[in-house]
Amino acid sequence: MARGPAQATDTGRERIPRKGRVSGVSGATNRPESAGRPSLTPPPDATAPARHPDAPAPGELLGAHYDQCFGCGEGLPHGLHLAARADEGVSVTAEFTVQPAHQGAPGLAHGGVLATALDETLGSLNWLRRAIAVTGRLESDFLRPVPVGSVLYLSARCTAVAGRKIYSSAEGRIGGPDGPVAVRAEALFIEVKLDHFTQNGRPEEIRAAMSDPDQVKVARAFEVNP
Ligand SMILES: CCCCCCCCCCCC(=O)SCCNC(=O)CCNC(=O)[C@H](O)C(C)(C)COP(=O)(O)OP(=O)(O)OC[C@H]1O[C@@H](n2cnc3c(N)ncnc32)[C@H](O)[C@@H]1OP(=O)(O)O
Repeated sequence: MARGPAQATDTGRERIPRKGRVSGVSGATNRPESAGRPSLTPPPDATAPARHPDAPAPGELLGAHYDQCFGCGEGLPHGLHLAARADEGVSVTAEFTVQPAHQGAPGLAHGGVLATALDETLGSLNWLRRAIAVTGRLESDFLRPVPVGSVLYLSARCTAVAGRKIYSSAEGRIGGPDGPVAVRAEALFIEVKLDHFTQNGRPEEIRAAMSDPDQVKVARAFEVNP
């Protein structure tokens, strides 16, 4: 099959354009697969993130943003049940206990599950800014194996904001909040409008989430300013 010329990327690896990909089109459902991978380093004009005046106080539990969320929801028996707390500024801490249902290798947490824990913790930062945002890019490092039964002590902070782009980083330690780092990640979240969910999500769940009489729950389901 004929291929286009290889192109250099910001990671230094070669990217091979594939035939038939859309170019120059963006959107929640048709972001071009050939789009570059912008840096996780904030641009020079990025600003410091601002904590919303109504953000929960440091030490306060954030609670699940959505009952059916695989990361933090209470309604899924095999979910992570990750519990995040507000910290100072735009930062959070969180804990996740690795269950047998989260294994990859025998007795060890699956890497994708650990990435989910990092993603969920990073995503919860948006509630402190009252922004609606989704993960655009998540780069993870796995430094130590994490046994079943371990508590992963996570911390995350938002480092910069540039337009719709939100830069943040997280790490997870085992053996205690000051134990060795087992996993870490850097992420780029992209701010979206509420219609990102209403137009792309399955209608049953969207309707159910929107019709909850508890408006704070509705706001948190979509991480939006009530
Ligand atoms: C009920 C649930 C509640 C959910 C409430 C939140 C709970 C959090 C839960 C954990 C988090 C998740 O799992 S979120 C779920 C996983 N993520 C997703 O499903 C996202 C899927 N992707 C998309 O829908 C789309 O690609 C978007 C929205 C991210 C971007 O599309 P867009 O809105 O058209 O924006 P676009 O113009 O392409 O890009 C805007 C700027 O961002 C940059 N940009 C865009 N995407 C990327 C990317 N992947 N990597 C790097 N950079 C990117 C562009 O270069 C551009 O920079 P410049 O040119 O301006 O410089």
